Amino acid sequence: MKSSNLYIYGGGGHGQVVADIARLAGYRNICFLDDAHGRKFDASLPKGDIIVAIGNNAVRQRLCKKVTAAGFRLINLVHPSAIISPNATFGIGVVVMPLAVVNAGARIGDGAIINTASVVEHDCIIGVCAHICPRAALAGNVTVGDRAQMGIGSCAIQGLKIGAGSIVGAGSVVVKNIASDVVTFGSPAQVYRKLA
Ligand SMILES: CC(=O)SCCNC(=O)CCNC(=O)[C@H](O)C(C)(C)COP(=O)(O)OP(=O)(O)OC[C@H]1O[C@@H](n2cnc3c(N)ncnc32)[C@H](O)[C@@H]1OP(=O)(O)O
Repeated sequence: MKSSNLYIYGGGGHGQVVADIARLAGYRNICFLDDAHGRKFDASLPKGDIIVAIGNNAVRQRLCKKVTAAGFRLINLVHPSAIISPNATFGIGVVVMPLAVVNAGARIGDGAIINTASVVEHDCIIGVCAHICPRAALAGNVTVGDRAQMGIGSCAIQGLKIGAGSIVGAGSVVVKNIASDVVTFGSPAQVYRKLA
């Protein structure tokens, strides 16, 4: 039977939005964990369902590994208004926000955030702990690397690859492949600076 208890690791704005979805999914007792404020994560806490709700992609990836290694059960949360193809596949620790669309053949990596009203078209591959921000739109067959971020309102045409760890700025239009670990923005998106 599904538990009604959930830990949410991260008590900021993103965590609050995640909590709304968790309540809709039937979680009645939500315990926020936050290493900076309030109750800290501790491997000796009673084991149970958990979701990591930290916006920073690299930090979220690290914490997903930590909680799994400590024996907690990462879950997925999908808002009931999201439209998900039965032929999409999901890792674990994924959050899908209201009004998002994930179409057939899409593959969503562990810890990814598919944020509000974003569109992940057919056969896209979303990497581990990547973040598709609100209203970002990916045409078919786009690959978004691990920990990469498609900024709010950005889009990418079909078949492109966004490198691991890269950030696509708000409102950008990606028409060519993007290397790993760069910040890029504009229409067409151009590399602005390197991150690594
Ligand atoms: C629910 C949620 O909140 S989810 C989170 C959603 N948030 C996002 O999507 C944020 C995406 N982030 C951005 O767009 C950021 O601006 C970044 C990452 C592209 C750039 O950040 P930084 O590297 O810190 O650049 P910085 O802010 O210093 O700006 C550098 C220059 O680029 C310009 N610039 C920054 N972002 C953009 C953009 N998206 N489009 C066009 N120009 C931009 C700035 O105006 C500035 O220009 P100037 O030098 O002429 O003044």
